[in-house]
Amino acid sequence: MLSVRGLTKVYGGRPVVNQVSFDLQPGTVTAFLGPNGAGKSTTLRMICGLTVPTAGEARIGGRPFTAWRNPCYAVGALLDASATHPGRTGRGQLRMAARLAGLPPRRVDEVLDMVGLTGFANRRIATYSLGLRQRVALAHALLADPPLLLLDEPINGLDPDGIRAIRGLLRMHAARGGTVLLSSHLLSEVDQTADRVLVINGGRIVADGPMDMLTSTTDRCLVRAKDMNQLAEVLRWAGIEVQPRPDGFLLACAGVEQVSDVTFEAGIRLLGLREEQRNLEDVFFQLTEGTPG
Ligand SMILES: Nc1ncnc2c1ncn2[C@@H]1O[C@H](COP(=O)(O)OP(=O)(O)OP(=O)(O)O)[C@@H](O)[C@H]1O
Repeated sequence: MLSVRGLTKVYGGRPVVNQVSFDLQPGTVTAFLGPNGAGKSTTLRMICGLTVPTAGEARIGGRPFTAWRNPCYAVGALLDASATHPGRTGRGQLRMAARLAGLPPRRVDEVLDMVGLTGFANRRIATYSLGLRQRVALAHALLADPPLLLLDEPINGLDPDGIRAIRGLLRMHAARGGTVLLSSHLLSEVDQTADRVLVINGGRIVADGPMDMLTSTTDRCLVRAKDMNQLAEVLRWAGIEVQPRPDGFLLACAGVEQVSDVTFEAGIRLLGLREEQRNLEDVFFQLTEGTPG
């Protein structure tokens, strides 16, 4: 659905987005993560034709954004929630956008309901909180029911109810075969929503994979047996470092296969053996620390 190849943007001689490439498939939610200044917004703006790339290109459904006659049917973007007219009401703003897209007014009521804005729809946007403005911008992105959603920090400013609603909405979009890319600088905002994470730092993609691939390690595992003393002794004998853990497992500094082989040879019946899951926040900080943002 979205194909990004070698996307690069140089400002004042400094590449702020540097050779970024990825593909997004239908039916998926991908988190685009990186600290402030990492290059997330610039990448999203290049995909939407709002910033001209220095090099590389992005194709939506096989074509560049600018080649779509009416791009709102291909991609819905939330790039800047403040880009709404403060003097209009939420409903008025969306009605105008619907008219431009050739959509009936009833579609406006549908999207207002989807983002939980019906009760506020007749108030002027100037009176909206950041969370409500985010909802208007999201409703705008959803208006023409495009297959691809590009959302820059959509959870910013939302209350817990709003966050839960948006998570549900994005998962539902993917379940219907849609594609979602949402940026955030906080892992905790997206780890319950996304299937895959793309981590960007200093303009470069530094990690790309499913959530669980990022958190599981292949060189450490957790193991448990009936006789934990015997287990520790056998593993140490085989040159594997072990540390007891409060949950009753031993942390073994070796892969699952090696631990399985050693314990099998020693005739130990295991009660549990699995790869260690690293804390997602730690992984994110490891990937993004020390590189200029
Ligand atoms: N129009 C511009 N002119 C010059 N520099 C720019 C411009 N737009 C962005 N930058 C710089 O490019 C870098 C990446 O910015 P970008 O907004 O893409 O990062 P981001 O990951 O979205 O960060 P944030 O989470 O803070 O929004 C930053 O150092 C920023 O100052």
